[in-house]
Amino acid sequence: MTAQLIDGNALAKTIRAEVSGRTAALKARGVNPALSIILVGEDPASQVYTKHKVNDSAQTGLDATLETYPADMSEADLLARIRTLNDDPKVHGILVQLPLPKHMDSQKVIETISPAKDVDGFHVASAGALMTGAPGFWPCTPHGCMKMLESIGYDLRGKHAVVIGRSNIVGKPMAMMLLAKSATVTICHSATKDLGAITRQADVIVAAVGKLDLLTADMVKPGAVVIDVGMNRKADGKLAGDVDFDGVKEVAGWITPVPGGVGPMTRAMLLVNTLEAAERAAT
Ligand SMILES: Nc1nc2c(c(=O)[nH]1)N[C@@H](CN(C=O)c1ccc(C(=O)N[C@@H](CCC(=O)O)C(=O)O)cc1)CN2
Repeated sequence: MTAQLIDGNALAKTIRAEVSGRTAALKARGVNPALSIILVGEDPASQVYTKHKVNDSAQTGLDATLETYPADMSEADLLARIRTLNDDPKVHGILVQLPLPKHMDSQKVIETISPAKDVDGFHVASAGALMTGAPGFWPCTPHGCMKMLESIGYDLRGKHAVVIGRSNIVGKPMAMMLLAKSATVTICHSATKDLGAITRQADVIVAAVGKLDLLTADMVKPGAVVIDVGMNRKADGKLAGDVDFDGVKEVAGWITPVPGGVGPMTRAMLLVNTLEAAERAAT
């Protein structure tokens, strides 16, 4: 292996320790940072992720409540519940776990969350703040990727960063965060022609498509930093990313694993956002 590993578990642990300290300080001022998590339906992966979020919160002193609702809950009832949480001064962060059941309009649900409590950073106001550099919550997954780049002391200025994927929750905000650090950013997607020709020019590659082995060693410039956001189940049930880890690690300079890479960082950044929501509400 030539690449160095960027260990998401280790970095997330450091961030959780920082959150614990800041949470204790806030509690000493009489503010109890609280996160409300809403899970609609019985998607097994979502059940695991929301449970992790509750446990992470408890570990760092944040007060997280998980509300679960049946898959046939009406959209109107969900919106009403969010509005009640918006009006509750004891709740600092609201998170609706995605994906939602098909009969619900996810964007409408997200837009119902108060931007001040949008700890996922998915609201259009949060997206606009990120785009313009105004204060607001950044989506946890791309923010976690930026922290991983920061942890290896990587200077993005003038570097070519290629983001594969254009989702509202990862690809687009990722591109904005890289741009804010003065990288030259290319966004690739399903209609991109000759993906490899573009990724081979990249100093940094962020793969966020959800396609097993999308990025192979022949598509990577020697020494490049490769961040794998993908989370795919292989035929044997094991978790794997979008990057052919075994091949790419022989070419890249730095690489993130799956599991143990971006996933734990996504969860860590949620804690940071929740704490910040409480700190902002307290000032
Ligand atoms: N409201 C949201 N919904 C979803 C988000 C989100 O950020 N907000 N992101 C994903 C799922 N997700 C967070 O909710 C998430 C997925 C995976 C992990 C993680 O820690 N993965 C571990 C492996 C866990 C396992 O064994 O399954 C890892 O990569 O090491 C964290 C968060 C979609 N929905």
